[in-house]
Amino acid sequence: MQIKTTAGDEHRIMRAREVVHADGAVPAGSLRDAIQASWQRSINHGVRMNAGCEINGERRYSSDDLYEANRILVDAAVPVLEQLSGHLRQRPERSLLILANAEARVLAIEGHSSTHPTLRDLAPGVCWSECHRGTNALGTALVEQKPTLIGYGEHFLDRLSPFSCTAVPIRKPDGSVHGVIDLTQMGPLPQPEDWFSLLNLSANYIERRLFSSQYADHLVIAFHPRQQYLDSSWQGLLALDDDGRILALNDPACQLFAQSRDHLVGKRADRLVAGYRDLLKSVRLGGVGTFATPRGSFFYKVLHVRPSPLQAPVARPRVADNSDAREQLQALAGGNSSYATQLRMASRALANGLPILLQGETGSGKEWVARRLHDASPRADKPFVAVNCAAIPETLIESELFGYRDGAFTGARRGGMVGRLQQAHGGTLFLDEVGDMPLALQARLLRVLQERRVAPLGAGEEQELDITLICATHRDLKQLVGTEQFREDLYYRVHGLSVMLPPLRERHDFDALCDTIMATHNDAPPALDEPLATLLRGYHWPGNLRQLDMVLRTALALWEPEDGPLGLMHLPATTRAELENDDQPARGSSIRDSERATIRQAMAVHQGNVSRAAKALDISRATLYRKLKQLES
Ligand SMILES: Nc1ncnc2c1ncn2[C@@H]1O[C@H](COP(=O)(O)OP(=O)(O)OP(=O)(O)O)[C@@H](O)[C@H]1O
Repeated sequence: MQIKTTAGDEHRIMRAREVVHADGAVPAGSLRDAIQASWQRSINHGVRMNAGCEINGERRYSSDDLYEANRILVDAAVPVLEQLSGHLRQRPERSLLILANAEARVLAIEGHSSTHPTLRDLAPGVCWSECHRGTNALGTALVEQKPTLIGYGEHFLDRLSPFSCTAVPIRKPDGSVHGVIDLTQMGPLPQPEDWFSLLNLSANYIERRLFSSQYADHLVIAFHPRQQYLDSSWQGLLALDDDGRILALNDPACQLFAQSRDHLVGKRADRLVAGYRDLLKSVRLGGVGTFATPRGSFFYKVLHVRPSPLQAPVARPRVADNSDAREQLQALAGGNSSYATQLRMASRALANGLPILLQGETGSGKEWVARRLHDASPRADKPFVAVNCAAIPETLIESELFGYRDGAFTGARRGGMVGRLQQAHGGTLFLDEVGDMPLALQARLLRVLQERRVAPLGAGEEQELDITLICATHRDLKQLVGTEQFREDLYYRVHGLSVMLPPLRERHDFDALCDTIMATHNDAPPALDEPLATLLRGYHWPGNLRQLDMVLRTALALWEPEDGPLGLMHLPATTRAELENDDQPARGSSIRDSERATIRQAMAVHQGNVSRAAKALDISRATLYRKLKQLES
């Protein structure tokens, strides 16, 4: 898409405008194709290029009627626009954010006031479709059904030519267009690509809110191949009925399954998702899980559960006995005594209200540990609320954390939202990737942690907040303090006691971990055969437990009970190639360990054939036999 206009383009557009004025026809080749087509439609609709701001003859709506007719869209979109507009106010450009419904009728306007004389008709209730106001991003995006930029000079009406606009459609869960958001600014847009991304992100976030509210009474699952993208606008969303049939899915879900919405809606999930029944069991357990499909494996998270006596309970199950939970916590250390001590101390500290900081590489199990710390704590039957500070757009994280009150924003917003902090009241708040929290919000969080009170946006009175806090990060927080990206005072507030999670390559309980992971995915998991076990042990696992979990989960999905043990044949070709062509130092960092891993890997690749493995390693068979003997001892 060409979205920047140059001085030459501006000259061509001006010429085209003169021709339309003179001849009533759009000259060929002077405008971008999309603009040329839109100007032609404007002419066909009888729009005059020199029309003013009059809205004679158009139906006017009272604000109550407008709100009632568009309540779902307004409720989902206005808080998001308000956040975005707060962000835009800090920028030098004066811009307007507009929400319109699928008829292009304006519902809400945020941002710098629209008192410009040529924008008098930009008001709630007025229709900005192409047939009323010619080419404009809001109206044209609805015709084109896709994100649209109308650059400087490209509006059809003369009076709008000093403005630039971008607009992005908002889709309903069934894929049809529900409305549109538009950003309008005087003069050319300096970085149109940035505006597009920002609007796309916001439209996506609104779509998620629409999806959640429409299917609040159904099982709704978010999924993505990468766990850190759960909660982001790239996550797929699936709503399922009691029979496991797909009721609705969002655009990212169609892309992730690489199938059209028409093809997927009404289809049974067990045709798509290997082990859908297991997945339902995990629903009971709550939290993040994985499922395998012909398109690969995905992480998923349950957003809603259908409230029915036949269905799984909504919340994480009560921990029957806290001593069991404490044992489970200790079992995470897998015989590593220093790690076991750290976990024991963290558990005691948390019980006494001290904040815990979990540090470790990505995928090393920080959230997993946080949940088990909570389960082993006196607050086990209270909520555990996880917030990934890196996954929520910066402009939205404040309302997500602190919530907002009815009428906190201008516009027709009704209702309000309970923030994650309040949702965690009485229980544990887990702030994942705390090092990614914006500085302004760090100050606000610090105040809340000091005063143990929270006031939702727009609410005068504060509410008491009783939480224990667990934070996690894969970044060096101390270093972030040094570079002033993380507040020192907050660092000490979140860092009551820290636990360093070992990376998978340094763990000595690798085999036991494989067994635990397989048991979470299969009631009667198979054993690993030796070539597969050897290959897995030899790999360096940059994605840690998450990566191991995905590999085992995928292999289990391809395994049938009559196959016997789980083996190399159950690995997809790409996974096997990645594991076999590992040129990094293997698990265990000593030279001896790397040599051991290299030998194991070669034996696995050549399926135990010593001659071929020796050839590949460029050593004699006798040497390899000797080394294998040492390995066994
Ligand atoms: N002790 C464990 N036993 C079995 N599986 C585990 C264990 N710890 C972690 N996992 C698996 O690894 C995945 C990643 O764990 P988790 O999300 O806790 O990692 P993380 O360190 O928080 O990752 P990130 O830094 O990316 O947020 C989990 O979803 C789970 O499938």
